Amino acid sequence: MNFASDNWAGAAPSVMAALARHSAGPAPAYGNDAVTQGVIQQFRDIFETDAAVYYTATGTAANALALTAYARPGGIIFCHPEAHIQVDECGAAEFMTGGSKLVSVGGQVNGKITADGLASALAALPEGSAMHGQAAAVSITQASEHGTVYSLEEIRAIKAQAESRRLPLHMDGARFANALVSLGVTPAEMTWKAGVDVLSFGGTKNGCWCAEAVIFFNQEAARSFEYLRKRAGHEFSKARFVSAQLEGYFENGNWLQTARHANAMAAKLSEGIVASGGRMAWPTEANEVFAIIEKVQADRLRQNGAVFHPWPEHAIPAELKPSENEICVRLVASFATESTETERFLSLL
Ligand SMILES: Cc1ncc(COP(=O)(O)O)c(C=O)c1O
Ligand SMILES: C[C@@H](O)[C@H](N)C(=O)O
Repeated sequence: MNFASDNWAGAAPSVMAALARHSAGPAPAYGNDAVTQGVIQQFRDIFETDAAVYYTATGTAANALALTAYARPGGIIFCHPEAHIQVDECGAAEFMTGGSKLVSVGGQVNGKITADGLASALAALPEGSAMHGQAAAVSITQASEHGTVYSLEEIRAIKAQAESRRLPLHMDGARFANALVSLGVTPAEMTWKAGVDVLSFGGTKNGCWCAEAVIFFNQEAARSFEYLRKRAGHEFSKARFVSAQLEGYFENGNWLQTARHANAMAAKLSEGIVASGGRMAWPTEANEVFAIIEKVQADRLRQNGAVFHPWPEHAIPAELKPSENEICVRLVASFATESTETERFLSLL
């Protein structure tokens, strides 16, 4: 019963088979191999546009480098107060952009920023004032850090506010596939057709061993990216092995099946917890469950081998705060989560 994080999951069989398939013999380095050329074209087919695609080793690097491509002196990046780039990346975006400031947008709803909240944050920043810095980008996370998913309308409304200050919209897609299958839309509809300018595409948490990419939907913005990525040490000499993973990931729609399975396991957990008297801190819309249960239940689960983490109190809005005998726990399902694990977890509540 391991629900610590999808970062704990292994690699999907299709990914490992593809790695084995491409492991022998020489191949041109630094992305000039046939497998990489094929996968880059697959990305363009999947996103229905001539996107610029660049691998990075981690999601943190993808986020920080994507935002660096749009960096401005005194730049300000607007994001959710609990955004991964704000809370969990050790200042990577601030560092890589050369000192941009991450400003949290208020007025969150269901763990997501809103267009109105962004409008207020933008209105609070005078234009043309060197003293106050200048707006540089807006970043949203899809699926969000709270297991919720931005609708296409919400993305479009946020982009419209960003557009009012001529800002690019970055999407942290560490769990992109989970959000995609949750909405039942196409990759193009959930990104550039809704106004997203640059995407951190995550494959690692959904069955790849280590496969992340920055995808620009505007080639002009990608003009210097290969230099930024090289300088940051994120150009793989053996890119064919990142590509092999992604070939296996995309093959026969594997990536969508693994995401659907993870989401289904999370939904099963969420429904079972509510049926047993628990409640959700945020709606379960992807593969993460944020449940408020009794502390004695959490203790019993851990004593029986369940692995999961509490969600920090400071990250829980006042109206959702657990009572003194309750705890908010984060349960993350992955492609590898067995249905029997969820059934055992629920039986111990
Ligand atoms: C929402 C989100 N974005 C980005 C990342 C960063 O990924 P990495 O840990 O590979 O740097 C994570 C990590 O799990 C994440 O949960
Ligand atoms: C830091 C922690 O949130 C990690 N990104 C995870 O999702 O497990």
